[in-house]
Amino acid sequence: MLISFAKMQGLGNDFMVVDTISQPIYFNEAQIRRLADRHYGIGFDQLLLVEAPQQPDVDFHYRIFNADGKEVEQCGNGARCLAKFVKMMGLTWKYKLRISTLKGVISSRMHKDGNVTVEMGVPVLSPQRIPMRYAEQNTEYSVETHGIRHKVGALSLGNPHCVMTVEDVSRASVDDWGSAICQHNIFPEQVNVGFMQVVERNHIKLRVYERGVGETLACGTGACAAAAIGQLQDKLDKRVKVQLPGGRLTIDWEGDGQPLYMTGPAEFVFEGQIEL
Ligand SMILES: N[C@@H](CCC[C@H](N)C(=O)O)C(=O)O
Repeated sequence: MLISFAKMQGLGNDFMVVDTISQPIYFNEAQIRRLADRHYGIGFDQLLLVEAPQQPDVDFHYRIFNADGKEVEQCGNGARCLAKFVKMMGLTWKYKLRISTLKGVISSRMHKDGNVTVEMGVPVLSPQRIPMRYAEQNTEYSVETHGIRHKVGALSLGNPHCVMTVEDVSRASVDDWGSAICQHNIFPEQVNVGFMQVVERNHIKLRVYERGVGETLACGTGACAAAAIGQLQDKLDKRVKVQLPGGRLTIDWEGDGQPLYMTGPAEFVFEGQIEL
């Protein structure tokens, strides 16, 4: 069976995007892993499926699968690409959208310069709901790997994140520490691991080891998590420029109980058809 797709990217975090409204398709884990392969497939960090709305007040439902084939709850860079995809493919004429995912509803607004702002929801700080095996909520937790005690902040944006502050992000052991912390039994559903260097109170550098993928060029929910955790730890201001290996995002957060806003680019790369 031949399926049509678009390849898109947000700061180098890349996606296969499929309109499953006009082509109702089911992908199993093995098929997703093969399509995600950068030698034998299309190559992507996440597969995004656009579906018809499942409730009255939303425009689209969207599903997210990591390159390892597992379905996940949220994807920030993917949300910006999805907003551009549905407009480009003529599925909507709207500049403002409400989009449901596995964990809640987010909303997007497309700007004249092509950038997209996404309201990513209110971060969840309670360890039980991240989920993380810690009894008490705190701004810092201790996680041990490689005989080292790491101090991390943690929260959920629908998907779980932890963030550690490092002196020089270019020298951080993102693969080693990232994979060990990602699979640490303190995080029962694994976790995305951010390495944050604070440059100034309104500027950080960030690298993210993503659950189900490995290090990516950018992670939108990871950028939101770092900005919020940095603010909770009194290291950052309310508006933060986040420099990722693939480019820059702006994150705005008014503080605990408020939604996070992420602004950045979303680009179409090519479209094609592939045999499933
Ligand atoms: N790249 C994404 C996050 C994708 C999901 C993540 N790997 C997870 O497993 O939760 C982003 O831009 O937010």
